[in-house]
Amino acid sequence: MAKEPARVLVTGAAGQIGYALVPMIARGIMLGADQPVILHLLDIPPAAEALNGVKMELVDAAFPLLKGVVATTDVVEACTGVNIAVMVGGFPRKEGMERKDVMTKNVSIYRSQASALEKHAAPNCKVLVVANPANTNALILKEFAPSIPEKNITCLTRLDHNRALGQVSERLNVQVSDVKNVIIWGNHSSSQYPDVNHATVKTPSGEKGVRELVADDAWLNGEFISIVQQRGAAIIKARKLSSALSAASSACDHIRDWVLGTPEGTWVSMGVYSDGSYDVPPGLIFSFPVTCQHGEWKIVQGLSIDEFSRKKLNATAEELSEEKALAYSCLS
Ligand SMILES: NC(=O)c1ccc[n+]([C@@H]2O[C@H](COP(=O)([O-])OP(=O)(O)OC[C@H]3O[C@@H](n4cnc5c(N)ncnc54)[C@H](O)[C@@H]3O)[C@@H](O)[C@H]2O)c1
Ligand SMILES: O=C(O)C[C@H](O)C(=O)O
Repeated sequence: MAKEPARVLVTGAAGQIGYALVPMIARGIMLGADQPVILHLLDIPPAAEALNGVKMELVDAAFPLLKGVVATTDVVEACTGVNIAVMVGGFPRKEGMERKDVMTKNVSIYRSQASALEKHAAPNCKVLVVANPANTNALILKEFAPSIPEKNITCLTRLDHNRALGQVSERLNVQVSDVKNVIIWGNHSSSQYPDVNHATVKTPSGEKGVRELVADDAWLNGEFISIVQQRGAAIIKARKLSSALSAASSACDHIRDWVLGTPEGTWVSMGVYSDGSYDVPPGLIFSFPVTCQHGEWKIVQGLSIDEFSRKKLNATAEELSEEKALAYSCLS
Protein backbone atom coordinates (compact mmCIF):
# COMPACT_ATOMS: atom_id res chain seq x y z
CA MET A 1 0.00 0.00 0.00
CA ALA A 2 1.28 3.49 -0.86
CA LYS A 3 2.60 5.50 2.09
CA GLU A 4 0.84 8.64 3.31
CA PRO A 5 2.72 11.77 2.18
CA ALA A 6 5.12 13.29 4.72
CA ARG A 7 4.91 17.06 5.10
CA VAL A 8 8.36 18.65 4.93
CA LEU A 9 8.88 22.29 5.84
CA VAL A 10 11.79 24.20 4.31
CA THR A 11 12.19 27.74 5.63
CA GLY A 12 14.18 30.23 3.56
CA ALA A 13 13.00 28.21 0.57
CA ALA A 14 13.59 31.05 -1.91
CA GLY A 15 17.26 31.20 -0.93
CA GLN A 16 20.14 29.35 -2.50
CA ILE A 17 20.18 26.30 -0.19
CA GLY A 18 16.39 26.11 -0.50
CA TYR A 19 16.66 26.12 -4.29
CA ALA A 20 19.11 23.18 -4.18
CA LEU A 21 17.27 21.31 -1.42
CA VAL A 22 13.64 21.23 -2.53
CA PRO A 23 14.21 19.19 -5.71
CA MET A 24 16.29 16.71 -3.71
CA ILE A 25 13.41 16.24 -1.26
CA ALA A 26 10.88 15.96 -4.09
CA ARG A 27 13.03 13.26 -5.74
CA GLY A 28 13.05 11.11 -2.60
CA ILE A 29 16.69 11.72 -1.70
CA MET A 30 15.79 12.80 1.84
CA LEU A 31 13.04 10.34 2.83
CA GLY A 32 13.37 7.50 0.33
CA ALA A 33 12.12 6.62 -3.13
CA ASP A 34 8.84 5.20 -1.76
CA GLN A 35 7.92 8.16 0.43
CA PRO A 36 5.55 10.74 -1.12
CA VAL A 37 6.03 14.28 0.17
CA ILE A 38 4.13 17.55 0.46
CA LEU A 39 6.53 20.49 0.55
CA HIS A 40 5.82 23.46 2.80
CA LEU A 41 7.94 26.40 1.66
CA LEU A 42 8.32 29.48 3.85
CA ASP A 43 10.06 32.75 3.10
CA ILE A 44 9.59 36.41 4.03
CA PRO A 45 7.31 38.80 2.08
CA PRO A 46 10.12 40.47 0.05
CA ALA A 47 10.96 37.01 -1.32
CA ALA A 48 7.32 36.04 -2.06
CA GLU A 49 7.62 36.35 -5.83
CA ALA A 50 10.83 34.33 -5.96
CA LEU A 51 9.21 31.73 -3.69
CA ASN A 52 6.30 31.47 -6.11
CA GLY A 53 8.85 30.94 -8.90
CA VAL A 54 10.32 28.00 -6.96
CA LYS A 55 6.82 26.55 -6.62
CA MET A 56 6.24 26.96 -10.37
CA GLU A 57 9.48 25.10 -11.11
CA LEU A 58 8.52 22.28 -8.73
CA VAL A 59 5.24 21.89 -10.61
CA ASP A 60 7.09 22.02 -13.95
CA ALA A 61 9.51 19.29 -12.87
CA ALA A 62 6.57 16.85 -12.45
CA PHE A 63 8.19 14.91 -9.61
CA PRO A 64 6.19 11.70 -9.15
CA LEU A 65 6.64 11.72 -5.34
CA LEU A 66 5.55 15.34 -4.92
CA LYS A 67 1.91 15.40 -3.82
CA GLY A 68 1.56 19.13 -3.11
CA VAL A 69 3.36 22.41 -2.48
CA VAL A 70 2.35 25.00 0.12
CA ALA A 71 4.35 28.17 -0.65
CA THR A 72 3.68 30.90 1.87
CA THR A 73 5.00 33.84 3.85
CA ASP A 74 2.70 32.93 6.75
CA VAL A 75 4.65 31.02 9.42
CA VAL A 76 1.55 29.37 10.87
CA GLU A 77 0.39 28.04 7.49
CA ALA A 78 3.95 26.88 6.81
CA CYS A 79 4.30 24.97 10.10
CA THR A 80 0.85 23.38 10.19
CA GLY A 81 1.01 19.59 10.27
CA VAL A 82 4.67 19.28 9.28
CA ASN A 83 6.51 16.04 10.10
CA ILE A 84 9.98 17.31 9.24
CA ALA A 85 11.17 20.92 9.54
CA VAL A 86 14.38 22.01 7.84
CA MET A 87 15.15 25.50 9.09
CA VAL A 88 17.29 27.21 6.47
CA GLY A 89 15.77 30.68 6.66
CA GLY A 90 17.92 33.41 8.05
CA PHE A 91 20.65 35.84 7.31
CA PRO A 92 23.77 34.18 5.81
CA ARG A 93 27.36 35.02 6.66
CA LYS A 94 29.06 37.21 4.08
CA GLU A 95 32.80 37.36 3.29
CA GLY A 96 34.73 38.65 6.30
CA MET A 97 31.89 38.07 8.78
CA GLU A 98 32.09 35.70 11.76
CA ARG A 99 29.06 33.66 12.79
CA LYS A 100 28.67 35.83 15.87
CA ASP A 101 27.98 38.79 13.56
CA VAL A 102 24.83 37.15 12.30
CA MET A 103 23.68 36.11 15.77
CA THR A 104 21.42 39.06 16.55
CA LYS A 105 19.62 38.79 13.22
CA ASN A 106 18.99 35.07 13.57
CA VAL A 107 18.13 34.38 17.20
CA SER A 108 14.98 36.48 17.09
CA ILE A 109 13.83 34.61 13.96
CA TYR A 110 14.37 31.26 15.73
CA ARG A 111 12.56 32.36 18.83
CA SER A 112 9.38 33.23 16.92
CA GLN A 113 9.52 30.22 14.62
CA ALA A 114 9.93 27.96 17.68
CA SER A 115 6.51 29.01 18.91
CA ALA A 116 4.87 28.40 15.52
CA LEU A 117 6.38 24.92 15.28
CA GLU A 118 5.43 24.06 18.84
CA LYS A 119 1.81 25.03 18.29
CA HIS A 120 1.22 23.82 14.74
CA ALA A 121 3.65 21.08 13.68
CA ALA A 122 2.65 17.39 13.77
CA PRO A 123 3.41 15.57 17.03
CA ASN A 124 6.94 14.16 16.98
CA CYS A 125 8.06 16.59 14.25
CA LYS A 126 11.82 16.27 13.65
CA VAL A 127 13.65 19.58 13.35
CA LEU A 128 16.96 20.25 11.61
CA VAL A 129 18.44 23.75 11.91
CA VAL A 130 20.78 24.68 9.07
CA ALA A 131 20.88 28.47 9.35
CA ASN A 132 23.86 29.91 11.20
CA PRO A 133 24.79 30.07 13.95
CA ALA A 134 23.25 26.61 13.55
CA ASN A 135 23.93 25.13 17.02
CA THR A 136 22.79 28.24 18.85
CA ASN A 137 19.75 28.81 16.63
CA ALA A 138 18.75 25.22 17.42
CA LEU A 139 19.25 25.86 21.13
CA ILE A 140 17.06 28.97 20.98
CA LEU A 141 14.43 26.98 19.09
CA LYS A 142 14.56 24.30 21.80
CA GLU A 143 14.28 26.83 24.62
CA PHE A 144 11.27 28.56 23.07
CA ALA A 145 9.47 25.37 22.06
CA PRO A 146 9.52 23.54 25.40
CA SER A 147 6.84 21.03 24.41
CA ILE A 148 8.88 19.70 21.48
CA PRO A 149 11.04 16.87 22.91
CA GLU A 150 14.67 17.98 23.00
CA LYS A 151 15.70 14.83 21.13
CA ASN A 152 13.71 16.14 18.13
CA ILE A 153 15.76 19.33 17.75
CA THR A 154 19.09 19.02 15.95
CA CYS A 155 21.48 21.09 13.87
CA LEU A 156 23.51 20.37 10.76
CA THR A 157 27.14 19.35 11.17
CA ARG A 158 26.84 16.59 8.58
CA LEU A 159 28.28 18.95 5.99
CA ASP A 160 31.47 19.20 8.10
CA HIS A 161 31.42 15.41 8.56
CA ASN A 162 31.13 14.92 4.79
CA ARG A 163 33.90 17.47 4.21
CA ALA A 164 36.17 15.47 6.53
CA LEU A 165 35.35 12.24 4.64
CA GLY A 166 36.09 14.07 1.39
CA GLN A 167 39.49 15.33 2.59
CA VAL A 168 40.57 11.86 3.77
CA SER A 169 39.45 10.34 0.47
CA GLU A 170 41.39 12.93 -1.55
CA ARG A 171 44.51 12.52 0.56
CA LEU A 172 44.51 8.71 0.33
CA ASN A 173 43.14 8.58 -3.21
CA VAL A 174 40.36 6.20 -2.12
CA GLN A 175 36.62 6.27 -2.76
CA VAL A 176 34.81 8.51 -0.30
CA SER A 177 32.24 5.73 0.19
CA ASP A 178 35.04 3.54 1.62
CA VAL A 179 35.85 6.07 4.39
CA LYS A 180 33.72 6.14 7.55
CA ASN A 181 33.46 7.12 11.20
CA VAL A 182 35.15 10.50 11.20
CA ILE A 183 33.68 12.69 13.95
CA ILE A 184 32.83 16.37 14.06
CA TRP A 185 32.76 17.49 17.68
CA GLY A 186 31.14 20.73 18.79
CA ASN A 187 30.15 23.83 16.94
CA HIS A 188 29.46 24.26 13.22
CA SER A 189 32.14 26.96 13.21
CA SER A 190 35.89 27.24 12.90
CA SER A 191 36.22 25.91 16.48
CA GLN A 192 34.78 22.52 15.49
CA TYR A 193 37.07 19.52 15.98
CA PRO A 194 37.23 17.09 13.05
CA ASP A 195 38.56 13.89 14.62
CA VAL A 196 39.90 10.93 12.61
CA ASN A 197 41.12 8.86 15.55
CA HIS A 198 38.39 6.25 15.09
CA ALA A 199 37.90 6.63 11.33
CA THR A 200 38.56 3.74 8.99
CA VAL A 201 38.95 2.97 5.30
CA LYS A 202 37.74 -0.19 3.58
CA THR A 203 40.72 -1.75 1.78
CA PRO A 204 41.10 -5.05 -0.12
CA SER A 205 42.76 -6.46 3.04
CA GLY A 206 40.02 -5.29 5.43
CA GLU A 207 39.30 -2.11 7.37
CA LYS A 208 42.31 0.00 8.30
CA GLY A 209 42.62 3.05 10.53
CA VAL A 210 42.86 6.43 8.81
CA ARG A 211 45.81 7.41 11.02
CA GLU A 212 47.71 4.29 10.03
CA LEU A 213 47.02 4.78 6.31
CA VAL A 214 47.75 8.52 6.20
CA ALA A 215 50.89 7.99 8.34
CA ASP A 216 51.32 11.74 8.79
CA ASP A 217 50.13 12.89 12.21
CA ALA A 218 51.42 16.41 11.59
CA TRP A 219 49.01 16.73 8.63
CA LEU A 220 46.10 15.08 10.46
CA ASN A 221 46.58 17.23 13.58
CA GLY A 222 47.23 20.41 11.62
CA GLU A 223 46.32 21.12 8.01
CA PHE A 224 43.52 18.56 7.81
CA ILE A 225 41.75 20.09 10.81
CA SER A 226 42.14 23.64 9.46
CA ILE A 227 40.92 22.71 5.98
CA VAL A 228 37.71 21.22 7.39
CA GLN A 229 37.22 24.04 9.91
CA GLN A 230 37.76 26.69 7.22
CA ARG A 231 36.00 25.00 4.32
CA GLY A 232 32.86 27.14 4.64
CA ALA A 233 34.98 30.30 4.48
CA ALA A 234 36.94 28.92 1.50
CA ILE A 235 33.68 28.28 -0.39
CA ILE A 236 32.49 31.81 0.40
CA LYS A 237 35.80 33.21 -0.87
CA ALA A 238 35.58 31.20 -4.09
CA ARG A 239 31.86 31.61 -4.85
CA LYS A 240 31.16 34.89 -3.07
CA LEU A 241 28.25 32.92 -1.70
CA SER A 242 28.12 30.29 1.03
CA SER A 243 27.92 26.59 0.23
CA ALA A 244 24.56 25.51 -1.12
CA LEU A 245 24.56 22.23 -3.04
CA SER A 246 26.77 20.49 -0.46
CA ALA A 247 24.71 21.97 2.39
CA ALA A 248 21.47 20.76 0.78
CA SER A 249 22.86 17.31 0.09
CA SER A 250 24.17 16.99 3.66
CA ALA A 251 20.80 18.11 5.08
CA CYS A 252 19.23 15.22 3.12
CA ASP A 253 21.88 12.83 4.53
CA HIS A 254 21.15 14.05 8.08
CA ILE A 255 17.39 13.54 7.88
CA ARG A 256 17.60 10.30 5.87
CA ASP A 257 19.91 8.65 8.39
CA TRP A 258 17.88 9.97 11.34
CA VAL A 259 14.58 8.64 9.92
CA LEU A 260 15.75 5.51 8.11
CA GLY A 261 18.78 4.60 10.27
CA THR A 262 22.56 4.56 9.94
CA PRO A 263 24.21 1.52 8.34
CA GLU A 264 25.48 -1.16 10.74
CA GLY A 265 28.94 -0.22 12.07
CA THR A 266 28.74 3.38 10.84
CA TRP A 267 28.18 6.55 12.76
CA VAL A 268 27.54 10.09 11.57
CA SER A 269 27.87 13.53 13.18
CA MET A 270 24.77 15.42 14.31
CA GLY A 271 24.36 18.53 16.45
CA VAL A 272 22.19 17.30 19.36
CA TYR A 273 21.31 18.38 22.86
CA SER A 274 24.20 17.46 25.14
CA ASP A 275 23.44 15.03 27.97
CA GLY A 276 26.97 15.46 29.39
CA SER A 277 28.50 12.61 27.35
CA TYR A 278 32.27 12.98 26.92
CA ASP A 279 32.17 15.65 29.67
CA VAL A 280 30.58 18.13 27.28
CA PRO A 281 28.51 20.58 29.34
CA PRO A 282 24.83 19.64 29.27
CA GLY A 283 22.52 22.28 27.85
CA LEU A 284 24.42 22.96 24.63
CA ILE A 285 23.57 21.77 21.13
CA PHE A 286 26.86 20.02 20.39
CA SER A 287 27.97 17.83 17.50
CA PHE A 288 28.57 14.23 18.57
CA PRO A 289 29.05 10.91 16.80
CA VAL A 290 25.62 9.25 16.68
CA THR A 291 23.97 6.13 15.35
CA CYS A 292 20.29 6.14 14.41
CA GLN A 293 17.68 3.41 14.56
CA HIS A 294 13.86 3.51 14.42
CA GLY A 295 13.88 7.29 14.04
CA GLU A 296 15.98 7.95 17.16
CA TRP A 297 19.62 9.04 17.44
CA LYS A 298 21.97 7.78 20.14
CA ILE A 299 25.37 9.21 21.03
CA VAL A 300 28.14 6.65 20.43
CA GLN A 301 29.66 5.94 23.84
CA GLY A 302 33.03 4.75 25.05
CA LEU A 303 35.34 6.24 22.41
CA SER A 304 38.80 7.06 23.74
CA ILE A 305 39.62 10.78 23.90
CA ASP A 306 43.32 11.63 24.07
CA GLU A 307 44.75 14.82 25.53
CA PHE A 308 44.94 16.58 22.15
CA SER A 309 41.27 15.78 21.46
CA ARG A 310 40.23 16.79 25.00
CA LYS A 311 41.64 20.27 24.50
CA LYS A 312 39.87 20.64 21.16
CA LEU A 313 36.54 19.44 22.62
CA ASN A 314 36.87 21.86 25.51
CA ALA A 315 37.65 24.78 23.17
CA THR A 316 34.60 24.26 20.98
CA ALA A 317 32.37 23.70 24.04
CA GLU A 318 33.66 26.96 25.47
CA GLU A 319 32.81 28.80 22.26
CA LEU A 320 29.29 27.35 22.35
CA SER A 321 28.81 28.43 25.96
CA GLU A 322 29.87 31.94 24.95
CA GLU A 323 27.51 31.91 21.95
CA LYS A 324 24.69 30.80 24.25
CA ALA A 325 25.34 33.72 26.58
CA LEU A 326 25.56 36.12 23.63
CA ALA A 327 22.31 34.77 22.16
CA TYR A 328 20.52 35.37 25.44
CA SER A 329 21.91 38.90 25.61
CA CYS A 330 20.57 39.52 22.07
CA LEU A 331 17.10 38.37 23.17
CA SER A 332 16.82 40.62 26.18
N1 LIG B 1 24.96 24.36 8.93
C1 LIG B 1 25.56 24.37 7.75
O1 LIG B 1 26.30 23.43 7.43
C2 LIG B 1 25.35 25.51 6.77
C3 LIG B 1 25.93 25.43 5.51
C4 LIG B 1 25.72 26.46 4.59
C5 LIG B 1 24.94 27.55 4.95
N2 LIG B 1 24.40 27.61 6.20
C6 LIG B 1 23.52 28.71 6.60
O2 LIG B 1 22.23 28.47 6.01
C7 LIG B 1 21.51 29.69 5.92
C8 LIG B 1 20.91 29.88 4.55
O3 LIG B 1 21.91 30.03 3.57
P1 LIG B 1 21.55 30.45 2.08
O4 LIG B 1 22.84 30.48 1.35
O5 LIG B 1 20.43 29.63 1.57
O6 LIG B 1 21.06 31.94 2.31
P2 LIG B 1 20.13 32.83 1.38
O7 LIG B 1 20.30 34.24 1.82
O8 LIG B 1 20.34 32.49 -0.07
O9 LIG B 1 18.69 32.32 1.78
C9 LIG B 1 18.14 32.58 3.03
C10 LIG B 1 16.67 32.73 2.80
O10 LIG B 1 16.08 32.88 4.08
C11 LIG B 1 15.05 33.82 3.94
N3 LIG B 1 14.68 34.33 5.23
C12 LIG B 1 15.22 35.36 5.93
N4 LIG B 1 14.54 35.54 7.07
C13 LIG B 1 13.58 34.60 7.12
C14 LIG B 1 12.56 34.27 8.03
N5 LIG B 1 12.40 34.97 9.15
N6 LIG B 1 11.74 33.24 7.74
C15 LIG B 1 11.87 32.53 6.60
N7 LIG B 1 12.81 32.80 5.68
C16 LIG B 1 13.66 33.82 5.95
C17 LIG B 1 15.63 34.86 2.99
O11 LIG B 1 14.61 35.68 2.42
C18 LIG B 1 16.30 33.96 1.97
O12 LIG B 1 15.43 33.60 0.91
C19 LIG B 1 22.52 30.76 6.31
O13 LIG B 1 22.34 31.09 7.67
C20 LIG B 1 23.86 30.08 6.11
O14 LIG B 1 24.88 30.68 6.88
C21 LIG B 1 24.59 26.61 7.10
O1 LIG C 1 30.69 29.25 6.91
C1 LIG C 1 29.55 29.63 6.63
O2 LIG C 1 29.00 30.61 7.13
C2 LIG C 1 28.78 28.87 5.61
C3 LIG C 1 28.40 27.54 6.06
O3 LIG C 1 28.14 27.44 7.42
C4 LIG C 1 29.36 26.50 5.60
O4 LIG C 1 29.90 25.78 6.44
O5 LIG C 1 29.59 26.38 4.39
